[in-house]
Amino acid sequence: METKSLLPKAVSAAGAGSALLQVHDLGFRYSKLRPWLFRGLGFSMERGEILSILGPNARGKTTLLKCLSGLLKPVEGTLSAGPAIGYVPQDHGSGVDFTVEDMVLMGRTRHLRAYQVPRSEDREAAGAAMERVGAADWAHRHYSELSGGQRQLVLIARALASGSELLVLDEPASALDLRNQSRVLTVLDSLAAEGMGVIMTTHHPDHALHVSRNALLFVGAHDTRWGPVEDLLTGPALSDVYGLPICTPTVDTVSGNRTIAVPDFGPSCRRTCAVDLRKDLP
Ligand SMILES: Nc1ncnc2c1ncn2[C@@H]1O[C@H](COP(=O)(O)OP(=O)(O)OP(=O)(O)O)[C@@H](O)[C@H]1O
Repeated sequence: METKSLLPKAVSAAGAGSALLQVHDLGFRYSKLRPWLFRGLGFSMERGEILSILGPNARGKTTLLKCLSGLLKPVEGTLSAGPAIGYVPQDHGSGVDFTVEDMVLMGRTRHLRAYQVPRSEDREAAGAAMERVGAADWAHRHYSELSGGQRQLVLIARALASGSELLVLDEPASALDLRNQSRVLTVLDSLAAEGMGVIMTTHHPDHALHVSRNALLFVGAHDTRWGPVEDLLTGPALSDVYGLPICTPTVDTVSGNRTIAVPDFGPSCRRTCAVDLRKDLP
């Protein structure tokens, strides 16, 4: 399938390797009475990069994405003057009754004047975005009738249609089956190859190991680590962060050798593993 670039020409031309976002000493808490969710947080990312953010529930990952997207104001620290950002929230329901095409067209809002009717180029961009995530067949269905996974793909298409240079996604694969996880990771990978920046939160270390060069790991409010996935997402580090044994063997797959993260859920797990992973445990 031919994939059409959804990026402005200037972004495609800039290509990979130039700084897209720089974050210094960022700190956030919801009020003076609440604990800091993160403090002293710093990282930078380049065009063409997919940064994965990992950490246990309620550590502040979504809050960080909202700070990066301008939905929340950081209490401390600085963000470099950022590019146009397409924010893809976690889908929390289907309270809206627009068609899928209308939902995706909303991504074009920043290209339109107030009350301006979408132009043919907006419909084209929306169509290309739906095509890219496999949502084109549902264009005329109501968003509220879709499954959770389908809605997640539509929200990604809406951000793609906006033509933003930086896509910020909150757990983009959380409601997706394995094939659609692969589809989304492949789409994100191809967008990065075109020079776009991608930041995503994930509870799948495998996804981060698969598509990211760098990750940001929330360990505690005063301990966020940023670095190459192979240094950061090791068995001992993941075991420590999530509080259960996790090993990270390298396995032979049809597309080459891959490092994967295998959690040990404990003695209640009935199936035995065909591969003895115990030697990899920390
Ligand atoms: N508007 C708000 N006001 C006060 N506290 C909030 C608000 N939104 C979130 N929180 C709290 O901030 C903490 C971090 O929430 P956040 O959603 O950023 O975590 P997360 O790491 O994304 O979690 P998960 O992995 O479960 O999605 C949680 O304790 C949450 O209850």
